[in-house]
Amino acid sequence: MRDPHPANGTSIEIRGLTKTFGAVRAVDDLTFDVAPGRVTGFLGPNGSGKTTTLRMLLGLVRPDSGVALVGGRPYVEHPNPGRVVGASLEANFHPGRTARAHLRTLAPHLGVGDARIDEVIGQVGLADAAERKVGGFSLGMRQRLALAGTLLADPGVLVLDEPANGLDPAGIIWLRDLLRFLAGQGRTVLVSSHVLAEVQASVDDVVVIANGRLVHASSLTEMVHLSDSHVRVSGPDPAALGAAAERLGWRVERANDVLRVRGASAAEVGAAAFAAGLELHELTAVEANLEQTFFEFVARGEQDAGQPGDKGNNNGEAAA
Ligand SMILES: Nc1ncnc2c1ncn2[C@@H]1O[C@H](COP(=O)(O)OP(=O)(O)OP(=O)(O)O)[C@@H](O)[C@H]1O
Repeated sequence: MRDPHPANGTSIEIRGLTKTFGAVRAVDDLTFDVAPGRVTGFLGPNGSGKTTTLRMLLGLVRPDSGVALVGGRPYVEHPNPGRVVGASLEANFHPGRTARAHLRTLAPHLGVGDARIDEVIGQVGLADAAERKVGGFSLGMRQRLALAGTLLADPGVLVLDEPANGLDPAGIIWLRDLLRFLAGQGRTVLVSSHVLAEVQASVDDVVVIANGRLVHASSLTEMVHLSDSHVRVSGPDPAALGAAAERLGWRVERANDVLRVRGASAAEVGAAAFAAGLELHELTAVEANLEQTFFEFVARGEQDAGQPGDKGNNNGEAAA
């Protein structure tokens, strides 16, 4: 059995976080939790506010309102925050330094010695490149080195900005295994990405934002469930439609006026509605496609952003 990490139980709480740059509302009343012992994917298209959120979490940008807490307090209020949270956001590499020399520049702030540096270099698969200059590193190697920096102080919380970016397929599998191992020790792992497919195999939970707003938060399993093959059906009397479908033994979920029916084909649902004398406005067979569900969440969030006073909610589907 793995030893749990001593910081086991450190969660991240984002509450009403808001940040405006001039006319751009980069982050808009954002609230979500990141649980320990799990890998959470923080997802959204380019410019949706992921980095700004993470920068506020790390005390690098001051929010206009709201709070970001790590283990119940703001990052900067921890006595040595770098030992609590390992973050890849600010990884700056001097091209003339070797990988080992880069980590040596970080070590004194974190109170770690050479043995730990060698350990993390090995852990990220850079042992053979430890004495090579970072200027000659590929993007994937830089990602590994940034990750080594986040692991140096053995923190209980990891905040990784697009860690899969630049990794080849084998690197992505390696990253998945490492993130799962770290979360399995009880650590809190938050990973941002604009490509769901890149992190899909690594994450337990998903937080999706668009235009700075939360559009969906759930376990990946729940999101997959929302993406199952089903029939989307709507009409002026959704309650009667739902009742008719349930009478036939089909599983029905209702989100406002739209029903998702599982266990029947579109033709069967249409026939049942016809037999019950119910008018239909939509009857669509939806194939399972997680990426498509992600795009739908994002598109809905971007649409909502145009409507003043209409805040995002924590479940894109419930807002359908
Ligand atoms: N310092 C800044 N000054 C002005 N605008 C900013 C600043 N930082 C971010 N923005 C704007 O805020 C919005 C959100 O940017 P942010 O970098 O947080 O998004 P992101 O989701 O991380 O994007 P990406 O996936 O491209 O990294 C964008 O419109 C961006 O141009």
